[in-house]
Amino acid sequence: MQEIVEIRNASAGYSNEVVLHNVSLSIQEKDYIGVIGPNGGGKTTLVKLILRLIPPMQGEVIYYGADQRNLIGYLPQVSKTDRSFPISVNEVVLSGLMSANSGLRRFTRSDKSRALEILEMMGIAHLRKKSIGELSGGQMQRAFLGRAIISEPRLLILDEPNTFVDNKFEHDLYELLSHLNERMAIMMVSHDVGTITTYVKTIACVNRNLHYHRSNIITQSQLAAYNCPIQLITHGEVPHTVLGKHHHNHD
Ligand SMILES: Nc1ncnc2c1ncn2[C@@H]1O[C@H](COP(=O)(O)OP(=O)(O)OP(=O)(O)O)[C@@H](O)[C@H]1O
Repeated sequence: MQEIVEIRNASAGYSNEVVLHNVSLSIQEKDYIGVIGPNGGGKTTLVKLILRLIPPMQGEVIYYGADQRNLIGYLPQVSKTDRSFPISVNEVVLSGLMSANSGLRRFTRSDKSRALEILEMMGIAHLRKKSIGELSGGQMQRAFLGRAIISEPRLLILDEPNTFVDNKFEHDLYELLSHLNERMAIMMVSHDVGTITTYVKTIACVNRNLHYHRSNIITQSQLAAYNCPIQLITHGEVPHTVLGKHHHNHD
């Protein structure tokens, strides 16, 4: 299996705090990794490390492959402030084609038809001329997902994609992700262990350290052994989490 990104013995954090201690992870083609862990455990810091938004304090983050421009697509956590962006849905999706090298060129006809294909795939083509602020949470999430995948990245990273999303769209979103997983690896941060165990293939438990669990089935005692205190409550077959309200206070 082809490797896409490797974190090797990395420590990472901020000037006042080391958040991740000596973590290692290899992300390969076809992977679908769920990232779980308690609030403040370092899930978003792990994502920033992989995106090279923060440098490792120790160890390294290695990108594999000849063309590293379209390596990673990223769906950040959607927050309400995104509503004030004065751009259209179509522009949001197209902006996913502005890599560091191509940011100054104009979009070509083929870029525009690609954007339309993606908008159709996301079921929001009819909304393409609307301003992003006019959309519902679920529709906005689709627009940002379209932006993340328009360049056909080898790895798609999603941070809490089910925030602000209704049940109907949540189901559609996971169907879409399973479909995308046929052609790109996926890493998804989620608080919802029910979702994780239903859709992902493997689980990374992050709480200052990282324990990689090579299955999508995880028990309470395994979580305890991984120092990953998340409660599982069984609803039928699928374990489901109950956690306090999620507060996101980092930038
Ligand atoms: N920009 C920053 N500057 C300084 N400290 C930060 C910054 N971002 C996060 N932290 C700190 O790093 C720690 C880990 O935060 P991180 O956001 O990675 O956790 P998380 O697991 O994603 O949490 P949550 O589930 O709440 O999103 C926290 O103690 C947080 O306060």
